[in-house]
Amino acid sequence: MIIKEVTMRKMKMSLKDPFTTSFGTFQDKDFLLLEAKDELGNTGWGESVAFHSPWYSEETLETNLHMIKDFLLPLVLGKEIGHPDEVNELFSAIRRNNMAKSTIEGAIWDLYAKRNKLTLAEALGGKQEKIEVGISIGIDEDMDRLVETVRGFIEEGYKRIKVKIKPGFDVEVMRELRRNFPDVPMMADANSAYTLEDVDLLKQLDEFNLTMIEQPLASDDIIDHATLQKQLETPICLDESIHSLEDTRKAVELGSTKIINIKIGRVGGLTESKKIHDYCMEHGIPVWCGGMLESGIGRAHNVALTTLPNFILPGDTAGSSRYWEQDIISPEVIVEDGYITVPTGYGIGYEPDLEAIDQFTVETMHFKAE
Ligand SMILES: O=C(O)CCC(=O)c1ccccc1C(=O)O
Ligand SMILES: [Mg+2]
Repeated sequence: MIIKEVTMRKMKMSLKDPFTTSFGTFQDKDFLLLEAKDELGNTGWGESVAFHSPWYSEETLETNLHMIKDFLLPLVLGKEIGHPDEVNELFSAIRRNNMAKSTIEGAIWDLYAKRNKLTLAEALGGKQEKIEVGISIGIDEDMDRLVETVRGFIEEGYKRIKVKIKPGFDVEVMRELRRNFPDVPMMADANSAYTLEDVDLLKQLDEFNLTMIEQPLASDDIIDHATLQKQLETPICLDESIHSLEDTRKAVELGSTKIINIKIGRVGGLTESKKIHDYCMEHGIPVWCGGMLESGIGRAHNVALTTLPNFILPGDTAGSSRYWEQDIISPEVIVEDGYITVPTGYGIGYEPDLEAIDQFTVETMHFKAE
């Protein structure tokens, strides 16, 4: 296939409710959408999961725009591409900027699947027809309200509850949630809010039988996490620290992590996600699919990836209605009884809703092969 044209849109959507992590609060969601068209007129869609501000990682919407426009698109426009696995190789001279790379790569995977009359899940080799999902719940200092929020999502059927924690909002919060919900699979995500000085505090979390604790220590660390894991019973799951298969291998060899959260954007795309998945499967490390408060386009990619066999823990891929009054795909992603039924249409399997997309578009840019 030859990528002839690319349309990029700067989008602005608004979350139903603010979402608070240890590093900040999200209300508006600014992001990039990318549509790629081949020489036969097939199209594929990708979403940049970079946020407006560099809190989660160093990438932002604007750095992604710059990288895509000035460095990455020139490497793919007009090139003959046999398989989406080749996209990573075309990008190999560009360091990092994984979310920017993944935006293009994701669109090319969708396009490739459509062109070959496959679902994206089939193109990736995924077999699961239904995927199990959990939900990630932001920090809410009003404990009674938090308990009711959690109760509501358990009643909706979500298979596992993840709660954000930070210093001062941790042990007592988990104790209270455990007291209310003794049997629900539960976990905590610290988004790098602690250091090894907090070992004694983190050890207190062992009492609550959590499925895992996600990224307790620094976002660039795999050494201290190994030290911490030796002192914790609760498995550590790395999120921010993992950008590649190589990072995964090193963290697993060091004993820094027992579970991996795979985010397609963070690791530079679906090809790298699949490599990490395969490595973890061989090494007995369960994986699950993380979320970046995606619109339906990015969410659809997450759903497809999650059909691979080693996604044995519920992901953060909640239904569209958890985030948006109106999503930008049709149908929206629906969660029933804690499961998403994987769509059977070609490519991502959900139709981009062009009217809704227009409604949330702030700026449109066009690029063509010479
Ligand atoms: O529902 C989602 O999309 C996942 C929400 C979430 O936990 C999150 C949201 C924003 C930034 C980082 C994270 C995270 O997984 O660490
Ligand atoms: Mg996380």
